[in-house]
Amino acid sequence: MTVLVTGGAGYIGSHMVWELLDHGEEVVVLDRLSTGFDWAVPEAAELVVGDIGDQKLVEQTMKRRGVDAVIHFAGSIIVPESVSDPLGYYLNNTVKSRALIESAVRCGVKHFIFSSTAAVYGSPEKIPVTEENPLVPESPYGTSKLMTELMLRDTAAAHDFAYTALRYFNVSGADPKKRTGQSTKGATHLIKVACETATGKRPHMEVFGEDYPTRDGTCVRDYIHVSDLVNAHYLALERLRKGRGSLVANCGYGRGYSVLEVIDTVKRVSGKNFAVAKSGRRPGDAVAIVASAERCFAELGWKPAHDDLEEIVTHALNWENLLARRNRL
Ligand SMILES: NC(=O)c1ccc[n+]([C@@H]2O[C@H](COP(=O)([O-])OP(=O)(O)OC[C@H]3O[C@@H](n4cnc5c(N)ncnc54)[C@H](O)[C@@H]3O)[C@@H](O)[C@H]2O)c1
Ligand SMILES: O=c1ccn([C@@H]2O[C@H](COP(=O)(O)OP(=O)(O)O[C@H]3O[C@H](CO)[C@@H](O)[C@H](O)[C@H]3O)[C@@H](O)[C@H]2O)c(=O)[nH]1
Repeated sequence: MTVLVTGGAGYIGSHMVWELLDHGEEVVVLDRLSTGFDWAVPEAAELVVGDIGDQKLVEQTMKRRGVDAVIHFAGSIIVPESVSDPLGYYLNNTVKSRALIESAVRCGVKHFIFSSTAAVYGSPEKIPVTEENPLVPESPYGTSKLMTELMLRDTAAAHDFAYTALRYFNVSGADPKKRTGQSTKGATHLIKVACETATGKRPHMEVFGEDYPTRDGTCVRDYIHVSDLVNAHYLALERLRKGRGSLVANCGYGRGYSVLEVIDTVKRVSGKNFAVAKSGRRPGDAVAIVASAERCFAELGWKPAHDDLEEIVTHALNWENLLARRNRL
C-alpha cells in the first residue's frame, strides 16, 4: 500500500511525507514544483513531477504504485491573489481537485484526505468556531476549497469512497528535527514574515491594522504547529483504513494570539528587536478566528505535542537560520 501525497514538495506536504516515512509507509509525491522544491522531498519517497489535473499521469501513478490513499495538499494558497485571479484559483483548487477525485474513483482508491481551511467560515460571529458554523467564505480561495469539500461529500455518497476534510487554522513552525520547513518564496504568513525579518532577510515588517475590536487592536489567529497538523492527518489515515467513514474536522488548538503577541514572541525568542511599521488593514482579513478542536480530539484521538507559541517560533526560526546559512554557501 502506498500513499499518494499531492503537493508533497511544498511546506505542509513535505512535513506529511516525513510523518508517513516515520511510520514506515510507502510514499509517492505528485507535485508540479510551482511553489514547492524537489529538494524538499526526502529520498525515501518517489517524486513524480506533474500536475494533479493530468489524469493519465495520475492514474498511471496510482496503478503503478498500488496507491490506497491520497493526501491532497496541492493547490494555490494566497487569499488576496485569489481575489484578483478567481478563475485561476477555481481551476487549480476546484477543477483540478475534481479531476484528481475522479482519478481516485476510477482507480479504486477508497481513502482521500483533503487540505481544507478555516477560510470556509469567513468571519465567524462566535469563537471558538465549530464545524457547524455557517460556511460563508469571503474569498475565492475559501470558496474553491468549500466546493472541493462538497464534491468529496457527494462522491462519498455515490461510491465506495470515504474522505476526511481537515480545516486548518494558521499553520506554522517547522519540523523539530530540522529536516524540512517553510521555504516558500515571497511568503505572506505572519510567523514566516516575522522570522525572515528577525534573521535580516527583510529590513522591516508591517502590522496590518491596529483598530480591530480585539484586546490590543490587532487580529487574532489560532496558530497550529505543522508537526501536530500532519500527525492529525496520519491519525485520519488510520481512521479511514479502519472503515470509520468520512469526517470533516477543524485543526487548531482552540486558543488565539494577536498579531502583536506573535511579533513580541518572535522578538523575544530571536533576541532581535527588528523594525515593525504600522499599516492599514489588509483586505479580506477576519477579525478573530479560533478553532473548536473537540471533534479532532474525539474522532482522531489527536494529542497535540507542540501547543506552545514559543516552541512554534523557535522551530520556525531554526529553519529560517538554516535557509539563510544555505543561501550564503
Ligand atoms: N499554510 C497554511 O496556513 C494553510 C492553511 C489552510 C490550508 N492550507 C492548505 O494546505 C495545502 C498546502 O499548503 P502549503 O502551505 O504547504 O502551500 P505550498 O505552496 O507550500 O504547497 C503547495 C504545493 O502544491 C504544489 N502544486 C500547486 N498546484 C499544483 C498542481 N496543480 N499540481 C501539482 N502540484 C501543485 C506546489 O508546487 C507546492 O509544492 C494547500 O492546499 C493550502 O490551501 C494551508
Ligand atoms: O506581514 C504580515 C503578515 C500578516 N499579518 C497579519 O497576521 C494575521 C495572520 O495573517 P496570515 O499569516 O497571512 O494568515 P491568514 O490570513 O489568517 O491566512 C492563513 O490561515 C488561513 C486559515 O486560517 C489559511 O486558509 C490561509 O491559507 C493562510 O494564509 C492577519 O491578521 C494579517 O493581517 C500582518 O500584520 N503582517
